[in-house]
Formats: sequence, C-alpha cells, structure tokens
Amino acid sequence: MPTTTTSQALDARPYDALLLYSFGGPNKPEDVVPFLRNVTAGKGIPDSRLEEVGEHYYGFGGKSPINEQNLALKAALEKELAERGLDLPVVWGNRNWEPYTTDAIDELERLGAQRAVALVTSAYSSYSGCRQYREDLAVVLDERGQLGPDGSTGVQFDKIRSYFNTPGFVQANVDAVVEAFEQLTAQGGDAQAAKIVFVTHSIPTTMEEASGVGHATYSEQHLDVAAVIAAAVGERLGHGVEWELAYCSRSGPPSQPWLEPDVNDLLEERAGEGLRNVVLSPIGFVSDHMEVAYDLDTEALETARELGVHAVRAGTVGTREVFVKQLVDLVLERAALARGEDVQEAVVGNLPAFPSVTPNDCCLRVHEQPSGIPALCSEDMHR
Ligand SMILES: CC1=C(CCC(=O)O)c2cc3nc(cc4[nH]c(cc5[nH]c(cc1n2)c(C)c5CCC(=O)O)c(CCC(=O)O)c4C)C(CCC(=O)O)=C3C
Ligand SMILES: [Fe+2]
Repeated sequence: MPTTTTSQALDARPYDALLLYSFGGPNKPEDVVPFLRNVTAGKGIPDSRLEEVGEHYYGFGGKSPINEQNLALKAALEKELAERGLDLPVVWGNRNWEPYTTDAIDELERLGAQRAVALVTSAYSSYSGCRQYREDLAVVLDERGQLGPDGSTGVQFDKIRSYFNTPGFVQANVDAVVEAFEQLTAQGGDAQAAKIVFVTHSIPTTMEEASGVGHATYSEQHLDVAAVIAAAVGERLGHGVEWELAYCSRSGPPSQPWLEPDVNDLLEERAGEGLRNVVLSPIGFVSDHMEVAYDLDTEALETARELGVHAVRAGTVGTREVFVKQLVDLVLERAALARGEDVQEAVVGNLPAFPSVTPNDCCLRVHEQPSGIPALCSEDMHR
C-alpha cells in the first residue's frame, strides 16, 4: 500500500476535473436586479432590504468584486496544480450568476470529465455555506435530466470538506491579521491595546441550530478557529491579544432572530467602554465579496471613525499561497479518500475534520424540517 504522503503528492485520481463553485455576483448595473432575483427567490426577504442591497452594488458601479476574485483564485489553483504536475482542469461555476451551474456542467462535459471534485468558496458549514451548494447542484442536474436516485447520472461530483479548521486557512488569516496590526502601528495606532474583532456573515438562528447536525454549529466553528488565529497572532506579536466574534450583513424581517452582535453595535458598545484600537478580521469570507467591500470597508469603518476608534480591516485569505496550497492538499486528500486509502486529515483547533460525505440531514435550512430537495455529496446521494 502506498504511503499517504506519496500518493497525495502526486495523484488526483479518480478525479479528472475540479469544480470551483461559488455564489456569483453582478458585473454591471443591469445585472443587479436579475442577480438579486436569483438570490432571493422564495426566501422572504423584504423589498426594502433588496433595495438597500441593490444600492450597495450601485455604489460600486453595479459590480461586485467576487467574480474577479474567483477568476484570480482559479488562476492560482491552476498554477499550483501545474507546479505539482497535476493535470486537473479547473472549471468555474456559480449558483446565482454567470457562469451558472449548468454552464459549468456543460464545460465539464465538453472536457470529457466523468468525475469532478467540487470546492465551494465558503469555509464553514451551514445551509448557506454547504447544503445550498449541494442542493443547487442536484436541482440543476435534475433540470438537465441527469439526476438519478443516488446522484448524477452524468458527471459525478464529490466535495472537499469544510476547510475553516485546516492549517492553511488559519495560517493565511494569521498572516493577514499580523499585517493589519503592523498597518495599525504604522498609522500611529496602539497595537498593544488593539482587540481583534473577527467578522462573519450573520445567519438566522434557525439556520444556526440546523447547522449543528453531526458537527459543531456555524458559530461554534467560527469561535473555535478564531481562538486559534488569535493565539497564533499573539505569539507572533509577542503579547496576548483579546478578541471577539461579530456578525455582518443580516437580512430577513426584523422579527426574525439572526446571530448577533452586529459588528457596528459591538464597536459602539466597546467604544463606550473605552476601546480605541481594533483590527477587523473577516474570517467568514474567503475573498473580498460585496459584504467585505460594503458592510466592513464602507459601513463598519465609518462607524469606527465616528466613534473615534482606530480600525484596520485585515485582508481575506484570497489567493495567499499558503491557502491555495491548502486547497490543493484538500483536493488530493479527497482523491485519496475516494480511492479508499487511509488519510491523515490535517486539522487545527479543537474540532475534528468535517465530513467529506455529509450526513443526509446535515445543514438543513431549518432543523428537522426536510427541504424535500436532494443534496449531492450526502450519504444517500453518494455511490
Ligand atoms: C452564510 C452566508 C454566506 C457565506 C458563505 C458563502 O460565501 O456562500 C453568504 C455569502 C454571500 N452572500 C452574498 C449575497 C447575498 N446574500 C443574501 C442573503 C443571504 N445570505 C445569507 C448567508 C450567507 N451568504 C443568508 C442566510 C441570506 C438570507 C437569504 C437566505 O436565507 O438565503 C442576499 C440577498 C440580500 C440580503 O439579504 O442581503 C445577497 C445579495 C454573496 C455575494 C456577494 C457579492 O456579490 O460579492 C456572498 C458571497
Ligand atoms: Fe449571503
């Protein structure tokens, strides 16, 4: 039997393609409304919220940074794969904008791919970051007449595990936060006194509860990895650093509870207690999405300024080398698993590696309320 290291270093079999699967975003003003319609179909988001979010996009010329970020990640993955001698084409697709899921499947078929490994651009497990991607794949396959009782009857899909608690994701965030501390000092801020406020996307508390089937919940995942990042940053800086987790980008009706505190509310409260220096670390986002560009760089930094708080926003992991290498390691790990080999799954923090084949009721939108939609890469849909 080959050792894991050797086979992982060289072999992506049985996969013949990598699907980079993301959210999508508008490229121009005319795209904004159709994009928002795609995102919100049947989700009960009030019109007032949609108009507000539309304005965020128009404020940036109707263009989200997300598509360029994904193209950059695709290029970085291609480079890393080529450097390792791996002949694995990368195909990009999105749930909510061009190139759509069906375009990506067309492309996979054009390449003659029979078995693809999917990498979703969300590091954490919840309905929004995990199951929704797997359901959309199933829905699109169904529309194409390619969904059988145990998965796709065409190109087969597996998925790499949620990667928030992998060494490369954590290291990339540590590097970014340390750089933000250096920037704070260079700007005349007080790095010794600064607190890290980790930020992620809020979700409804019902979705939070449902995210904990078979593994830690969405917020627990963030708290676990935030503690590791903060400790490593403290070591690099040579002094302890305090930290907290806050949320951004809530939507839905005001009556519906979502995870709190909101980052702006937290800044206000801590400023009232005397906090004057903050590093905002958007660990919930793998690249500079609109949430980062608007909710953090526009809104939260403005809040901080009004409060007299010196705040610096740390970078997202984006295409940092250590992160890209981790993603390719995860592809190879998934391939070794698919070949039935023993695999040492690298993790950091106190939580175990998340499942590569997810339980059937993993990450439902609402706990114990079946969605009625099959989700790919779950136990039932995995042959
Ligand atoms: C957890 C999470 C992630 C992180 C995981 C991941 O990355 O997948 C994420 C990512 C993203 N969300 C995005 C955009 C939007 N999300 C919305 C709505 C919602 N997001 C939710 C959660 C999440 N969302 C939820 C619970 C809703 C309510 C509706 C529902 O229950 O599903 C809405 C509707 C308006 C509004 O409510 O804001 C928009 C426009 C974009 C694109 C940004 C760009 O263009 O750069 C990205 C990457
Ligand atoms: Fe979202």
